[in-house]
Amino acid sequence: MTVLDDIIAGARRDLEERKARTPIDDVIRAAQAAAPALDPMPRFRAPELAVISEVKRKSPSKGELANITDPASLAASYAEGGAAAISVLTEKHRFNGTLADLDAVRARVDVPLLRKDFMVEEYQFHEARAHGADLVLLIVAALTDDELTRFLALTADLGMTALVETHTAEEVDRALAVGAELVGVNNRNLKTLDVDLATFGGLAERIGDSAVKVAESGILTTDDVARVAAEGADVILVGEALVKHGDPTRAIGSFMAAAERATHS
Ligand SMILES: O=P(O)(O)OC[C@@H](O)[C@@H](O)c1c[nH]c2ccccc12
Repeated sequence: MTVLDDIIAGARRDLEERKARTPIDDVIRAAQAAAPALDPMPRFRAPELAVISEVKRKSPSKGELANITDPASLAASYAEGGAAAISVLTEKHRFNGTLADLDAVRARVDVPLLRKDFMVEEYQFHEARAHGADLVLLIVAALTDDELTRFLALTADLGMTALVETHTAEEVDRALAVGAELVGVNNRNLKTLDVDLATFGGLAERIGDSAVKVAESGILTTDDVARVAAEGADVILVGEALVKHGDPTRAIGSFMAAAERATHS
């Protein structure tokens, strides 16, 4: 069993509990009553590097990262720094996140929000929308082509945007084949948790201009940002470096400036 299998098994158990508590019809109604989803793509497609800043307390690879008691304040500091979107982990066992974190962040900021969880059933997409999410994550390694196709369609029906996450050439091909417009390359292998920052550069060309490219994970320094920007990243997804930084607002600015220098020299 890989780490990913184990996390997904936990996510499925949690999902069963929520389904027993709140019937899907109620969730669908709440999703319909929510304010329409925001579109992150114009900003992601703009020439400047876009930063998705993540609210992340802990992770299976790094353990405790930060004692975030007020996710909304952290998110506000991200928005102030110019974050193009904010990712909120809602998985509880390995990441210590909750849907309440997403609610709190939604109430505070008006930038697009990514519900970061392990999506395996339709219920979770309605739930994401009901809690104010604008984006969801589809992990190619965890889904069949049929699921990817169904979930992409449902995401679009709900007005949301899917970040389709890959880690290998084969997964990139599968993401593009199902029509993903926003493709992430996770530098972290979710089956082993090994991080290799070269993963993004190795796959960027394969994605080419078929989709907006997101470099995910293991981006810690301005040099790391400069590297993935030069390799073609349109967007970066950063958690650890921001939650551990004393001044995340400034850190986001310095990341965007580093990308600007790397791509205009
Ligand atoms: O904290 P980092 O190394 O900057 O990584 C952020 C983000 O990429 C990472 O949290 C992530 C990317 N894809 C995932 C899938 C599931 C859980 C977590 C993730």
